[in-house]
Amino acid sequence: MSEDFESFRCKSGFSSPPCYAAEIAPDYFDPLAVDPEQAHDVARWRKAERHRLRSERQALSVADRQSVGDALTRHLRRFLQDRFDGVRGLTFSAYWPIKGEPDLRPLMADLHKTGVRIALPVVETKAAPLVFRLWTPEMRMVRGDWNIPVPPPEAPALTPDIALAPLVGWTLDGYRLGYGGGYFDRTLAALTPRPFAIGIGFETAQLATLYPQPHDIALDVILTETGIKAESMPR
Ligand SMILES: Nc1nc2c(c(=O)[nH]1)N(C=O)[C@@H](CNc1ccc(C(=O)N[C@@H](CCC(=O)O)C(=O)O)cc1)CN2
Ligand SMILES: Nc1ncnc2c1ncn2[C@@H]1O[C@H](COP(=O)(O)OP(=O)(O)OP(=O)(O)O)[C@@H](O)[C@H]1O
Repeated sequence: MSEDFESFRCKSGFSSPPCYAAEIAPDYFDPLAVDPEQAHDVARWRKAERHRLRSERQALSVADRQSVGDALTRHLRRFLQDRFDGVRGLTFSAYWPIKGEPDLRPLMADLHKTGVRIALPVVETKAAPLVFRLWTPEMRMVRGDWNIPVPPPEAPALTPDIALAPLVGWTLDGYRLGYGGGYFDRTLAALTPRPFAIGIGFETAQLATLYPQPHDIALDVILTETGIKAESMPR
């Protein structure tokens, strides 16, 4: 626990900060209010889980990672065919794999061939929503934030209809653990209409809960190498 929280606790005698709204309206209950001590504990726990899950993923053999990527590609292809008519006429945001994420680039290239507009996420401003830029197979990529290859700045910015979200961890209620920047949640919160968000992860990265916080937005569906794991009601 941080010193700030500890000293606060000693002074007030309570583990949560005072909420003065109740003095104005005694029945007042703010569903989005966060207990800072709890938020701090959740953030610390998530950091440890990120570390554990990323080490497990890096320890997989190249062949195992490849077969997970191939199985995920099959499930995703079928899902897009069934639910989005193969993504005809839509803008589809994918990702350039880093740090042992499943490699779906062959699917990106196939969708591009069938006329789907493919976009990739770019961190252009820290702690702000992601920007999505058009990707084509022949394009010269540049190094973006975290050294992630991204389309060059002159590539047109697009708003995706469907967005893939690579998962470090995931839960059956559709929540995502990412790399800890909060980029994906900020992006989903900022876009209207919100893109259909598909989480892509390893089966073994399932967590019982992520202790959802007010900023967390559940994904519409989660796919792993064994198939569809979490699907919300169709929107
Ligand atoms: N392949 C891929 N591309 C992607 C994503 C992804 O998850 N996978 N992202 C999906 O959103 C965005 C990049 N996400 C990022 C998330 C965190 C940090 C970062 O600097 N993390 C800090 C810790 C932050 C903290 O704990 O406050 C670090 O590791 O030092 C960078 C990029 C866009 N592109
Ligand atoms: N919509 C938002 N507005 C402002 N801050 C946000 C928002 N969403 C997330 N954050 C901030 O980002 C921090 C990290 O969030 P979280 O633990 O959910 O990251 P993550 O989903 O693992 O990261 P990423 O999406 O970059 O891979 C949170 O502590 C929160 O303060």
